[in-house]
Amino acid sequence: MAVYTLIISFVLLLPVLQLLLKKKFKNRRRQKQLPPGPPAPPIIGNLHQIGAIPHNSFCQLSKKYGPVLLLHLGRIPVVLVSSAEAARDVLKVHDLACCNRPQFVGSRKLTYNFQDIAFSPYSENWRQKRKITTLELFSTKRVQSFRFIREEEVASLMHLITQCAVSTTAVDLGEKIFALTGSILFRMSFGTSLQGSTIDLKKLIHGVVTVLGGFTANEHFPYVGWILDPITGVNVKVEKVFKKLDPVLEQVVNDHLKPGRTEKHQDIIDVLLATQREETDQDGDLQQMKNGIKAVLLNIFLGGIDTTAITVLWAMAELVRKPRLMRKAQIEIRNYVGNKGRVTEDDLDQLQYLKIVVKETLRLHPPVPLLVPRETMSPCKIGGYDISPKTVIQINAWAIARDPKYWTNPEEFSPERFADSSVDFKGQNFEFLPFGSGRRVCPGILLGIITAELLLANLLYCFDWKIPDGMKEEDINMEEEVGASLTVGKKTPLLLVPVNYLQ
Ligand code: HEM
Repeated sequence: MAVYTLIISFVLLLPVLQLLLKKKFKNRRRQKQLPPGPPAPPIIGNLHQIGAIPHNSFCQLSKKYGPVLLLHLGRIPVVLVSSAEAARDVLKVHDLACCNRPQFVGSRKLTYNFQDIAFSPYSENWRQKRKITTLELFSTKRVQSFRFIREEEVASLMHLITQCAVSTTAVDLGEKIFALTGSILFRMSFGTSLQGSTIDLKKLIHGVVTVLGGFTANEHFPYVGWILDPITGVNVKVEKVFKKLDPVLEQVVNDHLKPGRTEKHQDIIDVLLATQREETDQDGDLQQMKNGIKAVLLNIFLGGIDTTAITVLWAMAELVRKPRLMRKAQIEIRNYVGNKGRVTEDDLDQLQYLKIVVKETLRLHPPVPLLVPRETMSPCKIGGYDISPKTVIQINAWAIARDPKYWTNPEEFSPERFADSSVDFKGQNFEFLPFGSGRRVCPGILLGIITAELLLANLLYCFDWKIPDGMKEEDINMEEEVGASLTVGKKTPLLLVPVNYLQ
């Protein structure tokens, strides 16, 4: 009898229990505080709100909806972060939870199934490669070991520009600078210069960055290429680039594996082979090891060539527009270097004004204005809002570096703002993030900065620079253009006439 009473009471109470549970879950859902954002129509979401310069469109949206806002790009939820405080939440407080990368369409093949660093999800592969990169590839000692390559390549560019100065010919500075950063990284990687080679590796790499950066769908909506590409046939493009590039890289790696190779100086492939060789004994593993090396090489070209070149190009454009600042930088360099004929890396530590010129350039023109996107692996709170796993996080470093909340006269190029400031680009100051921060911070900071400083110092030491006849300083076009990869550079070429300073 007692059992029956129990069953009947349970049956009668069931709807009440159900109601209570439902209410509890509803409350919990309501308690979840999602970031605000513009309404997102079905299918396209907020795609139509992204213009040709995405960091600019995102900046406008954040002015309207706040520094943490939720967008839907297609069906992908993307949280846009545009304040130093919220960036700190992502990159420091919840660095681990936000350490994944979204897997771009097309990147699987060109990263040899995510055997790389930059596009690899947070995994054992990434941790192992990242360790090698930090301790071996871009350690202070290794970067210094490639010093002769940087100095030789910069010297040969100065020689070339000297000839233009003799014939008073205008130089397309961008073209020269990009060729130089490319040559430095190819020589560091392969051990040999590519001059005279029949392979147009630069063109091939350009093909890769176009696909990897994801800007393949529509040149007017570059940022969304990686979402629309399944429709527009990214796989065909990937196959095409891969078929051309893979045999070239395979050949270079195989050459490094040939017995009897006597390397006078260890290049990047030698270092990668040395660190991975011990773990590899069978043929299958050997191919996997080679694929891993090819994937890292592609990251190095993708991450290092454009970024460094863009920095030097913007610095020159800003200085030419402000002759007083250019003069100040030149006087510092020329006074210190004297008649030596070239600035060497030993001199750089003493050139304090040059250093803050580079810093200010990275503030006003960060080459990667929207940091490489991250993806959450677990729930976390950003700026007080609840963020679910598998949400893409996009930090607008450009908007933060121009926010009057952190910077006085933010639109003005003024290196002096860094003169008595401890703010640095190493990832501790979240209002200034040209290299990102946290576990995924750029591993190439030292190399990028030394190369940029050395090149800029020599351009300023060896030459005075004139704008072509008929132009005024204010005529120099400072518009931005989204590049082939995740970078943003100068839209129009910078043509300047060099005048030899040294006879
Ligand atoms: C001025 C020069 C450079 C700038 C402004 C720059 C900027 C950046 C930024 C913003 C990131 C994303 C960081 C994040 O997610 O928090 C990054 C990542 C990366 N950079 Fe750089 N970079 C530069 C030079 C270089 C160089 C010279 C190399 C190598 C040769 C390089 C290799 C990489 C790699 C491999 C990653 C991916 C790291 C990872 O996902 O773990 N970068 N860089």
